Amino acid sequence: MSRLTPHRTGIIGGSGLYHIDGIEVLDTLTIDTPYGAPSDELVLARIGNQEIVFLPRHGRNHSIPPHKINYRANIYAMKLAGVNRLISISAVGSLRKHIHPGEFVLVDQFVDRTHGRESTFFDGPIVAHVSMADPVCNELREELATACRKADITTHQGGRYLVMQGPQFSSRAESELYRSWGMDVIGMTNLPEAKLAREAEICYATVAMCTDYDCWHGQEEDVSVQSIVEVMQQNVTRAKAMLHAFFAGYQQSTCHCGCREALEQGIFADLSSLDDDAIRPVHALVARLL
Ligand SMILES: CSC[C@H]1O[C@H](OP(=O)(O)O)[C@H](O)[C@@H]1O
Ligand SMILES: Nc1ncnc2[nH]cnc12
Repeated sequence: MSRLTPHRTGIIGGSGLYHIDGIEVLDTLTIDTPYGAPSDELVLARIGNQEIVFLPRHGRNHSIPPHKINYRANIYAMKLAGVNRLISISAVGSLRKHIHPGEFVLVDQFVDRTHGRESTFFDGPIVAHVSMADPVCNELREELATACRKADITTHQGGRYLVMQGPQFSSRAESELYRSWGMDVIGMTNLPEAKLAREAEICYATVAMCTDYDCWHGQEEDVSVQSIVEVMQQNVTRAKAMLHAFFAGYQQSTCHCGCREALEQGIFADLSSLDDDAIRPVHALVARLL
């Protein structure tokens, strides 16, 4: 594998998406990172004429809960595998009547209600403060919107994703509170993932697949794993069709979004004054700035 050839699209599969059918597997990559091991082997594969890197975020047997995922290792491994765009596929609950189970939301904002998760690569002595004003890459999101249209999936453009800690679902009071905050969907995984992708200068966009109405609705069943699984199977079939549509006729991305230069305005250190020990844990992220 040619590592650090930054042109690949990464796909992080969420609940229900542990492999993608109809792809040509080229290699499986066991990657170690300064942050430990990612959730599973990375699968290097070809879809159409594009190389992709796939990783199931909870592991292929769904054995890692959201609060135990090593998000830093996952994103760093993607960086080492030459990924410069990352598609996150995620199951979410709907906090809005008009977002029905079975529909997709191309979210554009997140609110973080997680705690105790390692959420930065820059733990010192290299300090960085990257912008998260627009956490999702708009260009990637628009391309995903086109793919959803081609795959004939009912999709909402834009939406606010509340990232809760889990693994328990919300109380009714929390669910109502998040609705009063203007949030549209709820899940447990996309932060710190999106923050780390930004620090790694990887374009990031989420395809949120709605499975349930959480517990605020009144007329609809409260969320449970059983109710999620029923809808999730169909959502995953749609997601696979969307991914194939995305890569059919894919042009190499020349994103002008700014995601890939995020550190230029974010690093609060003179890299030339730092020694190898300081650089080592973030070497793959800052190499282009040295
Ligand atoms: C198994 S349902 C709850 C679980 O599903 C979502 O995960 P992902 O974003 O990886 O699809 C949600 O965030 C919870 O982790
Ligand atoms: N209601 C919900 N809350 C949190 N994560 C979810 N994933 C799918 N549905 C969810």
